[in-house]
Amino acid sequence: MSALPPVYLIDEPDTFPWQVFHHRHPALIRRLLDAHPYSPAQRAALTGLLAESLEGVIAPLADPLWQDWDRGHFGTPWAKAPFLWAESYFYRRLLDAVDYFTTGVDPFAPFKTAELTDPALADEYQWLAKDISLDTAVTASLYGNQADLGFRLLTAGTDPIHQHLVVDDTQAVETWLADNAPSRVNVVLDNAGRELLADLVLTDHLLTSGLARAVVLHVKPHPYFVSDATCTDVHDCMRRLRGLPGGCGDRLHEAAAAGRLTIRTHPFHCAPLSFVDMPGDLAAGLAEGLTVVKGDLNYRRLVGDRAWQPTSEFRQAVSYFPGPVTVLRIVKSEVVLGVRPERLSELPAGWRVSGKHAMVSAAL
Ligand SMILES: O=P(O)(O)OC[C@@]1(O)O[C@H](CO)[C@@H](O)[C@@H]1O
Repeated sequence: MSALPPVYLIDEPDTFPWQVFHHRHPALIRRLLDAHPYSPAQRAALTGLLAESLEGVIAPLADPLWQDWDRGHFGTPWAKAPFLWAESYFYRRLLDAVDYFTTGVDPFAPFKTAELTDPALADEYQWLAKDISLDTAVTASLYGNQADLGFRLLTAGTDPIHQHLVVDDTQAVETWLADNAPSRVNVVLDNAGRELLADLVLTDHLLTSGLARAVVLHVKPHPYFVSDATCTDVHDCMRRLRGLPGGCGDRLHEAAAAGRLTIRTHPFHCAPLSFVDMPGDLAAGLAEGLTVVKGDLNYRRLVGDRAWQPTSEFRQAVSYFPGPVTVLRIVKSEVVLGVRPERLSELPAGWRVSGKHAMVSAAL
């Protein structure tokens, strides 16, 4: 096998990773300081983390999981760390700074709650009153990933995002589901709020149409990357859905009671590593049925956060995955595979980070 492309680093000015550290993270810390009655010590820890991440050395964590996930980065300059590792570590340190592991207060909860209590939601979800097709449910879940709360820190006020698929394996996924019905479907979730509501609509469609006999939702074990969904977020969204048209919330509630819908978490979902390093128990759970992987960060973790040629083969990059897998992702970062050369030549400069293009990539 040929050598893998290099991983993305954070130290090159004006690249996407550099911007995340120099623009997105400072904006996030400002919002957190504004949203919470944090103590002087918590405030100092947050601003100290920001300063350390821009100029300092990575402080070791005593957490046994992180002792294992360190991969030699503790004690080295942040500037030299891989983007994926450093970003994940930043969010872990942010939780320490606000005492999440002793208070249990999700620092991102105010933003997630604002999404679910947005009065516009009821109107937006009127489409649920009609019968929906698999295509509609997949499209809703895909475009639900358009504006995660972290991404909006950089793109607020830009034009509405256009539907623009650069890779479209939807038909192959739908055929797989029909040929293997009723199968188990694992969904590795991404963001809470609107995206999760749409993911739950897809879940309901898979269960009620008979395409899936069971759906397993994988969530983060703790708050992460601003809006990533935890168990609490799934419960909140299920309750919110019960107030929206179409009966989807009640059906999902019943599916959970009947054991056809389960919510699972695993420490590795917050690891700073790619899925190729996932432990055996997680891999075993994803070996059965089809796995739907949501969002940009999960895509980076699936293929490795590497400078792939955009035309290189997706299937090859995920050949380690324990079962059939498909990604529903809005492209928000540089990592891209499986784009046909003709399609690539049509795409505008900066398309990989504009959040205006989408991909449904499958290895079935
Ligand atoms: O995974 P998501 O919610 O689709 O997107 C996460 C994201 O906004 O954050 C990461 C950088 O901070 C990128 O992978 C991406 O831009």
